[in-house]
Amino acid sequence: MSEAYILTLSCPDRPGIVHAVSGFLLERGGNIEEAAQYNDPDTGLFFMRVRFACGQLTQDDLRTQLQLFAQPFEMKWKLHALAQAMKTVIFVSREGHCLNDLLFRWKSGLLPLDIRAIVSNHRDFYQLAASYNVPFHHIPVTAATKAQAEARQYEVIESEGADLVVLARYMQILSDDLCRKLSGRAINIHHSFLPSFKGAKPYYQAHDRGVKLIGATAHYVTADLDEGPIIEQDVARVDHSYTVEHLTATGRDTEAMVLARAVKWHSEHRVLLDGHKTVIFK
Ligand SMILES: Nc1nc2c(c(=O)[nH]1)N[C@@H](CN(C=O)c1ccc(C(=O)N[C@@H](CCC(=O)O)C(=O)O)cc1)CN2
Repeated sequence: MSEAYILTLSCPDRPGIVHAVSGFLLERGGNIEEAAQYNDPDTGLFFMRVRFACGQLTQDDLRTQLQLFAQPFEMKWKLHALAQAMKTVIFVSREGHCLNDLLFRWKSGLLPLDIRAIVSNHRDFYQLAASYNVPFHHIPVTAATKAQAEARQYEVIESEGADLVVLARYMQILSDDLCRKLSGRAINIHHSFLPSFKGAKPYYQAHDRGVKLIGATAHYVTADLDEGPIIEQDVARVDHSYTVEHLTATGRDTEAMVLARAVKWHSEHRVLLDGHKTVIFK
């Protein structure tokens, strides 16, 4: 019985990589169904994403043989079984539009996620969680209790075996330690078109600046606030008559749309890290 896989890799560019990868898969009865590659001229790195079916080898045997194959190319690679939905924990504070949108898309079968829990420093959305039969963990956070709170948060993430953490308008800054633990697997939605208006209250900053476009940015979470690799962005047109409240209301749809796209692409293993940037095979 064939199993479908996604293989992603990056390595120093050289001629023959695509040939070598397709040959490796062919020799093991692999049938390539989708392939994309990119060569970054700035970093000299080559990126590839291959979807293939294979029935001759178990996933463990594939991994063992990939390990040997990848070494001479200095490849960083990942192999994912397509059937495996991505175990996810969502963090939220008091703005629930992105959480609500992700839950509905998930329940509608539009996101290949397995949402295991919702974590919040407020109680606002425990009923929303219950309506989707998702466990809700209220973990208050104060400056004095941040370390203990993060320990509880990480316990939830680990006990659920989460591969992805989504900060769906979660308004607490994660510690450097937690950022390290979640490196490359925590996505935040920032409610501005980064790098403009980093930090708290970006719509106040935008209103004060008199912008004609507002935006939203989904990015990986790093210790440097709102500086993580950008995954997706979008904008909405506004004008001089917009109050901060009007900017905020207009921005909600853009934030939800941008986050959903980023989460979908990440959960389909389409996003590869290229230093402080991303390569996305849509
Ligand atoms: N380590 C990181 N943590 C978080 C990031 C990040 O990129 N790296 N993104 C933020 C979300 N965010 C904007 O999108 C944001 C949230 C909160 C604040 C902030 O300053 N909040 C409080 C301070 C809270 C605290 O000290 O924990 C404040 O208003 O003073 C700024 C930006 C999520 N976390």
